[in-house]
Amino acid sequence: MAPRTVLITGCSSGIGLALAVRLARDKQRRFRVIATVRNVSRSGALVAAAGSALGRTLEIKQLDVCDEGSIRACLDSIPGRHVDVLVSNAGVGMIGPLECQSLAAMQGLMDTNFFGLVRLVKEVLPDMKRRRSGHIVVISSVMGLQGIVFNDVYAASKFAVEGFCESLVVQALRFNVAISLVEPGPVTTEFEAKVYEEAERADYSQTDPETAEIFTKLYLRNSKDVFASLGQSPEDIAEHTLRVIEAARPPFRHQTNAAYTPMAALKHADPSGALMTDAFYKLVFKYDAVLRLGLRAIRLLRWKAQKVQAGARLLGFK
Ligand SMILES: NC(=O)C1=CN([C@@H]2O[C@H](COP(=O)(O)OP(=O)(O)OC[C@H]3O[C@@H](n4cnc5c(N)ncnc54)[C@H](OP(=O)(O)O)[C@@H]3O)[C@@H](O)[C@H]2O)C=CC1
Ligand SMILES: CC1=C(/C=C/C(C)=C/C=C/C(C)=C/C=O)C(C)(C)CCC1
Repeated sequence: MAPRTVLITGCSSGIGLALAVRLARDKQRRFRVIATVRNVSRSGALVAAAGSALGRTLEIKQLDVCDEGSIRACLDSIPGRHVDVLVSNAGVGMIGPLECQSLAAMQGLMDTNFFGLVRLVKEVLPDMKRRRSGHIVVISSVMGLQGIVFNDVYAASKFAVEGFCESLVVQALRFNVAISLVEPGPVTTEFEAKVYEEAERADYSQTDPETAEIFTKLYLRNSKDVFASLGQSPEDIAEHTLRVIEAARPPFRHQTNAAYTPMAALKHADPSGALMTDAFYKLVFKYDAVLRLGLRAIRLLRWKAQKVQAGARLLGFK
């Protein structure tokens, strides 16, 4: 079987980088990876991680999801514009009180996270439909299923992604093109540091003192604990995404973190939304100390499991 051509966006760091390298280093050499970055000068980490795969099973190309011209130029540079699997991964985060965020910043986020996907699909889908074959894999988020306090605009961008794909999937299926949404919970990548840096720079005089305090004292602390306890590695997400890509019948949705599944299911258990709002209200404002304790216990268990694994490796069991 000829290797499948996989085009991935946002490969300068995080999930995109991990996935590009994982696929390019596939032992069965099933993939030819086109790892795209919006700024080629930021390819250092990718080049280092790709190692000997660079120039063999992995090539780096420029692609900015906010620029239709750059998407077209990238596609036109591929022989026959042939892409078997498109992975729409590029994305940015945004946290904080709404009053502290400019409309321009919100529009910029929608332009990357939602319209970036739309631009890619408009460019790639017609070729896939013509060939009656292809797979569009979208790195969405659990926040495409369930909003989280102080993530209003980011969650909205991922809800938009989910609505877009949910609508398109049936038409695509008619042309034998699959669409899959990968829905990670928190992942420890530059994404986290970038949103905290922005939170540090934010002007909290734009909101009332109570909201500013809830965000800076309560949310940020709990969010850091959530990432430390429940965060997955980008390599984990790459493994999950590989399973979606190689599936004979790709799933439409794939959640990567079982800890989030009950949270995302609350709205379905009670369509009025009361169960969901009540549960989140209590988690954020009432039982935050219990939440932190639970998260700390998970961190301890994870740490112990890592020690056991390291010991097993030392003894030659793995
Ligand atoms: N980290 C997390 O907790 C989670 C992340 N996700 C999603 O995963 C995806 C990847 O994020 P993650 O790896 O964590 O974060 P990173 O910040 O590590 O990576 C984001 C990537 O997107 C790129 N990017 C941003 N804007 C553009 C653009 N206009 N055109 C092309 N590339 C662009 C960045 O490039 P550059 O270096 O040039 O900025 C970078 O390569 C995102 O869609 C995010 O929403 C989903 C769930 C959880
Ligand atoms: C679960 C949870 C919290 C935080 C969740 C976070 C921080 C999730 C981050 C997800 C990301 C970053 C997804 C990216 O797409 C709170 C509000 C602290 C308390 C209530 C329960």
